[in-house]
Order: sequence, then C-alpha cells, then structure tokens
Amino acid sequence: MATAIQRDSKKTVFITGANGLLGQKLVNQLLGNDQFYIVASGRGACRLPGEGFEYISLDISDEAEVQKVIAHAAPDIIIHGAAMTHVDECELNQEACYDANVNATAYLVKAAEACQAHFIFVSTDFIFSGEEGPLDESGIPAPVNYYGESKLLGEKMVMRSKTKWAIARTVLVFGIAHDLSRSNIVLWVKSSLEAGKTIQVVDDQYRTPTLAEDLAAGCILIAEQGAEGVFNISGPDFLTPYEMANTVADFFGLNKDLIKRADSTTFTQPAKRPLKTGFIIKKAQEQLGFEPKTFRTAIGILAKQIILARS
Ligand SMILES: NC(=O)C1=CN([C@@H]2O[C@H](COP(=O)(O)OP(=O)(O)OC[C@H]3O[C@@H](n4cnc5c(N)ncnc54)[C@H](OP(=O)(O)O)[C@@H]3O)[C@@H](O)[C@H]2O)C=CC1
Ligand SMILES: Cc1cn([C@H]2C[C@H](O)[C@@H](COP(=O)(O)OP(=O)(O)O[C@H]3O[C@@H](C)C(=O)[C@@H](O)[C@H]3O)O2)c(=O)[nH]c1=O
Repeated sequence: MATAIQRDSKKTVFITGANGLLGQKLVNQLLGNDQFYIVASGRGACRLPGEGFEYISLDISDEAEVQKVIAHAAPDIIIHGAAMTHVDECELNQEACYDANVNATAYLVKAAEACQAHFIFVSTDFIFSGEEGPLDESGIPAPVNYYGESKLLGEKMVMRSKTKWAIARTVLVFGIAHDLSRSNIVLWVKSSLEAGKTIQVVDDQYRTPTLAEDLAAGCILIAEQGAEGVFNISGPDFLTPYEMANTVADFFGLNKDLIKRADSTTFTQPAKRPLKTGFIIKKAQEQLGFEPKTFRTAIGILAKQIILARS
C-alpha cells in the first residue's frame, strides 16, 4: 500500500477490468505518468505483470463490495473498462451480460457520485445498427445485439449521472497482453494462418480497428484533461475484416490463399454484427490531441511485442 504522502500528491485513478486487454495497457501507460496513483481492480487474482500500482480484487457485480472498495479508494478518476465482452456469449447468456455490463455500471456510477469521481466509461460501436458508417459522436444508437444493448444502457446511466463523466467509444480492439480471457482479430488471423487453417473472413463489415495502446492513450488524455462528453477513440483506418486479414498475412508473410472471402449471408455468428460501423475521430484529435496509429503501423508495433514476449 502506498504511503499517504504518495497518494496525497497524486490523483488517484481507479481502473476496473485491469486484468483485461485495455486494463493492462492502461496500467502500463499510467505507470509512466507520475501525476497518478493507480488502483487497479479485477476479478480474482492480479494477472498484471510488474509493480508500482495497488491491486484490489473486485467483482463489480457485487454492489456492496463496489460501494465499500470505491469509498475506501476515494478515487479522483474511475476508468470503467470492465465488461462481459464476448459478444456471442452475451447473446446466449443475457442475464450474465446484464449483470456485468448494466448492473455493475450502475453500482460504479453510484459509487462515483458519492466521491464525485470523474467517471470515464468505455463503450463501443456496437451500440449502432451498422446501417451507416463511419460515424461521428452524433450518431443515433440502435444496437442489433444484446451486448450492444447492454453497453447502450450503460451509456445512458453514465449520461444521467450526477458526477463529471466522459464516454470513450471504441471499435474492434486488438493487441497482445498477459493471460487474456479472449483473443482478437489480429492474433486470431495470425495464429490461424500460422497453423495452416483456412478461415472465412467477411468483406461486408466495416470497422476502424483500434490498437489497445491507442485506446488506453485516449482514455488517459480524457483523464488528464478532465474532458467531459462523448469521444470516439478508435483507429483511423476504415477497413473490412477481409482487408485486415490480408494486411496481417502480408505483414507476417503468411499464406493469403487460406483467407476465404465471406459475407454476412455465408458467415454467421450467434449474435448479429452491425455491418458498417467505424468512427470519425476528428473531435478527439482536435480536442484531446488523440493521434492513433494506422492499422499497418499498429501491426508492426504488435509484431515487436510478440517477439519481445517470446524472448
Ligand atoms: N475488445 C474490443 O474489441 C472492444 C471493447 N470495447 C470495450 O472496451 C472495454 C475493455 O475491453 P477489453 O479490454 O477488450 O476486454 P477484456 O475482455 O480483455 O477485458 C474486460 C475485463 O473485464 C473484466 N470483468 C468482466 N466482468 C467482471 C466483473 N464482474 N468484475 C470484475 N471484472 C470483470 C474481465 O475479467 P476476466 O479477465 O476475469 O474475464 C476482463 O479482465 C470493455 O468495456 C468493452 O466493452 C469496446 C469496443 C471494442
Ligand atoms: C471469428 C470470425 C470473425 N470474423 C469477423 C467478424 C467481425 O467483423 C470481426 C471480429 O469478429 P469477432 O467475433 O472476433 O469480434 P467481435 O465480437 O465482432 O468484436 C467486437 O467485440 C466487442 C467487445 C466490441 O465492442 C466490438 O467493437 C467488436 O470489437 O471479424 C470473420 O469474418 N470470420 C471469423 O471466423
């Protein structure tokens, strides 16, 4: 536990979902920023490498625990990234999805109001129908799957809250981190092609894929600047998964013949995916100074991390 002096001279930032992809990148970047004292929370034991932060095991679906832990931490800022993020699982187990993505967010908003913390909620392009894209922050939500519905309900609670709030919306996050609960499109394409597996990849969905480090950087810009409102925090390139898969294959010198073009009539998943999403990030660029990497540059960064992780 840090000494009182350390905490007093710094702003306390409380992170939910710290064991996850975004959570690990947030902690990693905040460690290099001496204005913050970091309280990282996650479900169960700490899976984050390294030190220099306080870790608290917290299941955010436990209301009493949330109120107690947040009151004790008395954070200046809460970055709420924890969620049930397996979209198909959310469709098939809607009660668990509601608990993790809606009830838990309500408990955290209530706790944030009690200590007047700046509440930063991480949201998604899946609140939109996918009928048009890319969208700026004025898009009208109309989710097409239960995960999207749950995140939209979270947004509405945050927007109604009685504390300073911001919403960071993002898209198709990719990256590498320790002991993740789920994969992501870049790692999945790379590992499938390396294993010589044929993959069906859709070319009628559009995204602006986001390097996890860039999402973390965007959230930290919001925290540092005390920014309020909705910000699109995603990568700059508007691509189909088919284009992404071919870029990954090109970069790693993998066999592109294994990538079979599909579309939403030939490739379906339990939860419907919005066709055309992706974000216009002009507001975050101009107001926050957010500058994400291009998809290809991001793959290069990921490649170096993969090599480092192996050494
Ligand atoms: N990944 C993506 O493509 C996108 C993500 N987002 C949003 O970004 C945020 C971060 O996503 P990402 O880091 O990729 O997802 P991850 O699944 O990697 O991380 C989510 C974390 O939340 C934790 N969590 C889930 N339920 C609970 C709970 N009841 N109590 C405590 N912790 C819990 C998980 O714990 P455990 O590790 O134990 O499973 C996990 O560590 C989410 O809010 C997501 O909705 C938005 C758009 C795209
Ligand atoms: C598994 C698979 C996916 N895809 C496509 C569908 C989709 O557009 C893209 C990613 O599919 P996945 O099912 O891996 O990921 P998906 O669940 O669509 O990812 C979503 O996660 C949640 C948390 C979000 O908030 C969203 O922004 C989005 O990133 O790749 C294929 O074309 N073929 C495949 O075999």
